[in-house]
Amino acid sequence: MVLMIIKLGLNQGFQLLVVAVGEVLLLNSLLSTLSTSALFMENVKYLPGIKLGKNVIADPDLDNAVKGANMLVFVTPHQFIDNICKSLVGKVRSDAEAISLIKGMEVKIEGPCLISTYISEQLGINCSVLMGANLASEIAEEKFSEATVGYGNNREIAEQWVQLFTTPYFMVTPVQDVEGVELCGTLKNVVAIAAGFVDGLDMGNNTKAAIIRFGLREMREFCKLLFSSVKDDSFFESCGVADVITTCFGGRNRKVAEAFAKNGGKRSFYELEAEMLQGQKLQGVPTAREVYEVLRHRGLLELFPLFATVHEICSGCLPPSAIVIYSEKKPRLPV
Ligand SMILES: NC(=O)c1ccc[n+]([C@@H]2O[C@H](COP(=O)([O-])OP(=O)(O)OC[C@H]3O[C@@H](n4cnc5c(N)ncnc54)[C@H](O)[C@@H]3O)[C@@H](O)[C@H]2O)c1
Ligand SMILES: O=P(O)(O)OC[C@H](O)CO
Repeated sequence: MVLMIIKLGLNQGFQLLVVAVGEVLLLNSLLSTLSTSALFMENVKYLPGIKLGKNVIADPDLDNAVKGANMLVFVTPHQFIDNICKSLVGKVRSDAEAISLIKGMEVKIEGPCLISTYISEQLGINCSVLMGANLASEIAEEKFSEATVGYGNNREIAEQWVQLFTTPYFMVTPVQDVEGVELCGTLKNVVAIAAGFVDGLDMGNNTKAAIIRFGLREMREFCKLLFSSVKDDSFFESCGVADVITTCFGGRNRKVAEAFAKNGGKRSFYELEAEMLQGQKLQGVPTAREVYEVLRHRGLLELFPLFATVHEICSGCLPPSAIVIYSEKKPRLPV
């Protein structure tokens, strides 16, 4: 999924949902994965056999897809949001509401920027977030899942998003903490990479549980470092501990990091991603680099040994086995 534009009039209900892609060059390759010949739309590449529903329309023309839309859902690997937003400037309704499902962040010279903030600033519209323990394949099979909507000041808008996304098998909870919810979704991908290293080195469940705990602790500290407003309770929502668990056991970041460690770091993430994910993108590796940049810039790398080590392993400066050695060599965060 790249970008969903939901055209929804107040009280009209869930009438028309358009899936569009962000870059002309990619249109053919991406849309070729969506079979329109079937009675209902199907993503034959990533979700074969799953009917997307009669109200899903694939539109290769992004400008046309956003025209008149009052609710915009952004779901793309965060590497591409820059170009997508730039192409949408001046084309969306000024009263449109956006929501981002994107787990990642932008790091600029002036500092880190949440994707929801970026969308909001580029397009001049409000942007909420939806994050959670949401492996796409399981949701597609209608297995029970939860998610968290992070919103700013407008509870009414949050309730609209909750209503829009909720199904009998998908339970959505609103939380007034955009930054906390979004950063949880972003940072859990770094923890997933660490969990994959542990799996690839057959270090066992206790080690993996320890890595998850260290990871959650660093997630909380990093969130509070960037935004003092982040609420502790957000870490107990689906966007927090639940997403860390699901991604450390069933996600793509874990899977590719496991292969990286099994190969002793000799095959690059880039190569493994291309081979294993069929065009899908890993968020954990770029996010680890972005987090590292933020910490380095602020002179705080020593306080975040897990995050720092993940990036140093991904970039080839340390071997995968360093994922557990780091804790003996470097000072730990306060518990
Ligand atoms: N897949 C999941 O289970 C899941 C669950 C929750 C949240 N997310 C988050 O949602 C976001 C999107 O994840 P996804 O799994 O849908 O993405 P994905 O990795 O499946 O990639 C989606 C598509 O983006 C395409 N793409 C490549 N280059 C592009 C470009 N230049 N411009 C636009 N698109 C391009 C890829 O070809 C791919 O088809 C990520 O931030 C992810 O963390 C994913
Ligand atoms: O497959 P991953 O590792 O990108 O994780 C997917 C989702 O973010 C899990 O909630």
